[in-house]
Amino acid sequence: MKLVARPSGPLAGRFAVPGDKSLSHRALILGALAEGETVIAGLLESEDVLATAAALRAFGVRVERFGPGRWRVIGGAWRSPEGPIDCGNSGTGARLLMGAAAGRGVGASFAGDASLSRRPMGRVRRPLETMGAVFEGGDTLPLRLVSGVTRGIAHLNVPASAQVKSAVLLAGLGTGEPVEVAEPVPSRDHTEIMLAAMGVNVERDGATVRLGERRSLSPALLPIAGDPSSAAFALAAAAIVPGSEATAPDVLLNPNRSGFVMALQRMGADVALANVRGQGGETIGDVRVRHGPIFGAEFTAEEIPSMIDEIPILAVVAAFARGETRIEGLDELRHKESDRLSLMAHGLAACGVDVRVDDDALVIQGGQVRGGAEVSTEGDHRIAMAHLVLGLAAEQPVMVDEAGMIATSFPTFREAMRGIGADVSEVR
Ligand SMILES: O=C(O)C1=C[C@@H](OP(=O)(O)O)[C@@H](O)[C@H](O)C1
Ligand SMILES: C=C(OP(=O)(O)O)C(=O)O
Repeated sequence: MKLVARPSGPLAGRFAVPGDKSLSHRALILGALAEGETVIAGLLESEDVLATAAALRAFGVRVERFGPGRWRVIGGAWRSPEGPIDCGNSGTGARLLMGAAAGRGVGASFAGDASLSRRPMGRVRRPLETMGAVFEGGDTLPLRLVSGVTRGIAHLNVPASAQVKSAVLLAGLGTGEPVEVAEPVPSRDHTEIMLAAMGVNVERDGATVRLGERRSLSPALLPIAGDPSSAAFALAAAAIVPGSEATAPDVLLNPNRSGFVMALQRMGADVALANVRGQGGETIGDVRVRHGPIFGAEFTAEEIPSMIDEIPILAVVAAFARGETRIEGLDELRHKESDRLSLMAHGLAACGVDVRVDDDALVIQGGQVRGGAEVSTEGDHRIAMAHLVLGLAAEQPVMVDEAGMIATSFPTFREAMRGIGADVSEVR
């Protein structure tokens, strides 16, 4: 399916933000590791998350939907699944499930789609092997977990990956030995927060996390906040389409996920937070963005983990900012659903933007943007959504070649964008 975004606006109103993808995967998996019934409210029902739900069923866990976004997971014993676990397009699902299964000591084969089968899995396989797990296969999917962990670990998590950290922590629930993960820069800490909310002792010391004595999970009621990575598309659109003002309500404002909102502020955008409050150990609130002049800025490697999935849309915002934007430390972008560094450079250039890749940095000269291109997404949801937002503020429409994959993270993207007045439609 091809989608086209036409110059639109002004955009206005409340944006329908879907549940957070990271929290949704974790709520299902941690619910499956608890003894008893966990209830989830506001689960993101996207393809990635549904693949995790199906995987847990294959491990013998009862996972039921009883209303829109309302799910129950009856955790307990896991068994080895009969066939391979299909993780679809989802790095989070694959890596967290491998860790959880290794902790439970159940063997399983893991597979994924063409994109996921190219992504690095050695970074999770190696620490799990240090913990005594046995794998067959190489550093990419398909991989077979033959047997689970027997030992602890002190893992240095480089590059700082929340997926690897989470896999080690979930595996570590299956051993009484010391388990520690240290990071050069903190990655998102939702696993630590949710484990603690479910009764596990999690000790934290700067960017180091350790599992304490109590490693069993109690079932819980888990509310899922709005996804800041999805909200970013509306916030960006409001920042670049003249006359706009849009609000993303009930968004997750964990500091390890708020880099994009801070980046908008640094670029001079008119951003306001309201209703900031706690929920399940996380911070949430409403984010309002009003159109106004924005300016190029510099972003360093240390800032990237807090906005890792928002770099494509940040690059789009930079294309409309006055002056130069330099975003450094983007090597990890090459290992996502596509090589996002090179696809963003190609897509922006096709839309008439002055952009270059300088080693692992993206350098963009902002100003007026022509648009008027068909952009190649290589099936990457965030590349598609970022360029559609660009099309709303460009001089000419922008088309993306493969938009079906948007359903992996944001199945309601089109309706949500149309809800604030964006002209995004299917090409027939
Ligand atoms: O833990 C998570 O839920 C995620 C962590 C990030 O990956 P890494 O931490 O592995 O870079 C992010 O890109 C991904 O979309 C979700
Ligand atoms: C990188 C992403 O997800 P995952 O790693 O779970 O595939 C993403 O959603 O941008």
